[in-house]
Formats: sequence, C-alpha cells, structure tokens
Amino acid sequence: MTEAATSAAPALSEKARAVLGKRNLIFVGLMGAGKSAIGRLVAQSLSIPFIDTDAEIEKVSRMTISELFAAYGETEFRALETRVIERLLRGGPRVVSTGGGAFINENTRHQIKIGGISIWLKADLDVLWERVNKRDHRPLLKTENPRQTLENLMIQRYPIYAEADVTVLSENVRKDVMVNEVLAAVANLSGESELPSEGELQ
Ligand SMILES: Nc1ncnc2c1ncn2[C@@H]1O[C@H](COP(=O)(O)OP(=O)(O)OP(=O)(O)O)[C@@H](O)[C@H]1O
Ligand SMILES: O=C(O)C1=C[C@@H](O)[C@@H](O)[C@H](O)C1
Ligand SMILES: [Mg+2]
Repeated sequence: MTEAATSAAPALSEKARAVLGKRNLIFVGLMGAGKSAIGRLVAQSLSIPFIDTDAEIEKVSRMTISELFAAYGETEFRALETRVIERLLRGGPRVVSTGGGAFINENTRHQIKIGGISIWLKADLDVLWERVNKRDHRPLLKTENPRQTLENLMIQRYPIYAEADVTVLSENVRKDVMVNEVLAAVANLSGESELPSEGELQ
C-alpha cells in the first residue's frame, strides 16, 4: 500500500465503502484533472479494484490512444470506449477512471449514470495546463494552441460534467488530501435518493 492509501482515515474509507455498496465509483473530468492518479489511490483506500478505461482500451486494442485516433478517428474511438466502459461497469464495485471525453458521449454518459456514482474532478485551466503540457500523448491537444484547445473543451464540457452525482475541486494539493476529499464527498452521499440503486445494477 502507498503512503497516500494508508493515510486516509479508516472510518472515512469505511463510510464511503458502505455508501458505495455494489455500485462503481466513476471518475469523470477533463484531461489532467487527476482521474487516473486519484482514482487509483481511492480504490486502494476502499480496498476495491481499480480500472482505468484508457488503459483498458489500449490493452484490448493493442494500440495507444494516439494510434487509435490516427487509424480510426475519434468516432470509432468513442464507440469502442462506450463498449469497454459498459463491460467494465458490470460486476462492481470498482473504481473506474474514464478518459476525458467519455462522459461527454451521450451513450457512455448513460452507462455511467446507471453504473454507479459519478464523480467530477473539476480543475481550473492553469492547473490542467500545468499538468498536461508536460507530455504530448493526448491526441486532442495536438493543435497549434493546445492551451486554447483545452480552454475551449472546458467551455463545451463543463456544463455536461456538472451532471455528475458529485463534484470535487481538483487543486494542487497533495494527492492524499484529494483522496480524503473524494472519500468525504462519497461518505456524505448517504441518503441521497437520486443515485442509482444497487438493485438496478447488472
Ligand atoms: N493533486 C495533484 N497534485 C499534483 N499532481 C497531480 C494531482 N493529481 C494529478 N496529478 C498529476 O497530474 C497528471 C495528470 O493526472 P492524471 O493522468 O491522473 O489525469 P487524468 O484526469 O487521468 O487525465 P486523462 O483524461 O488525460 O487520462 C499526472 O502526472 C498526475 O500525477
Ligand atoms: O478528453 C478527451 O476527449 C480524451 C481524453 C483522454 O483521456 C483519452 O481518452 C483521449 O485522449 C480523449
Ligand atoms: Mg487518465
């Protein structure tokens, strides 16, 4: 176990785990929000499996996301993403970190909404940019002005991410602080009637 995983208060992890039941916890949000990094640590704290949908797509296709975009285009990538996520959401509980565009696709968003509790890691442009500009593996940001592209995506997507069950601000604080904020937000959901019931899950 990592330091971050062990540092979450056990009572908080237990409460969040109880709220989750058989439901998945599904991270959504823009590139660089921390879905993969924080999702992995949250799964460790909850002692449930972690899956990253981008990594799973790369595994099943034996191609990188960039190669998939280049060979088949975004539309085909989204169709594959929907199928993979639908499969991964069966048989929870799991923590599932999605790719940045997954919740924007109507079909995938529907799967996520019925598959568990969705959590939006919301970050401002400076935070996202500082994190994503260090690497160039994100095909949507291979533009003349990637910072502007990221800002345009924020404008288009933030109203849709806002449909998630929970929103947690992703700031430049230590990852274990983020993990605790996520666990607290989930723990506080007890009694919310809008969430998909465990009985509805496949
Ligand atoms: N709270 C944090 N503090 C500092 N760095 C962070 C924090 N959260 C994430 N990071 C770092 O930011 C980078 C991007 O995070 P991550 O890959 O988890 O984003 P993502 O939301 O999964 O993006 P994508 O949609 O592209 O998969 C990583 O290097 C990660 O370690
Ligand atoms: O924001 C997006 O649309 C994407 C984010 C990444 O996680 C990958 O899923 C892919 O690069 C597309
Ligand atoms: Mg990721």
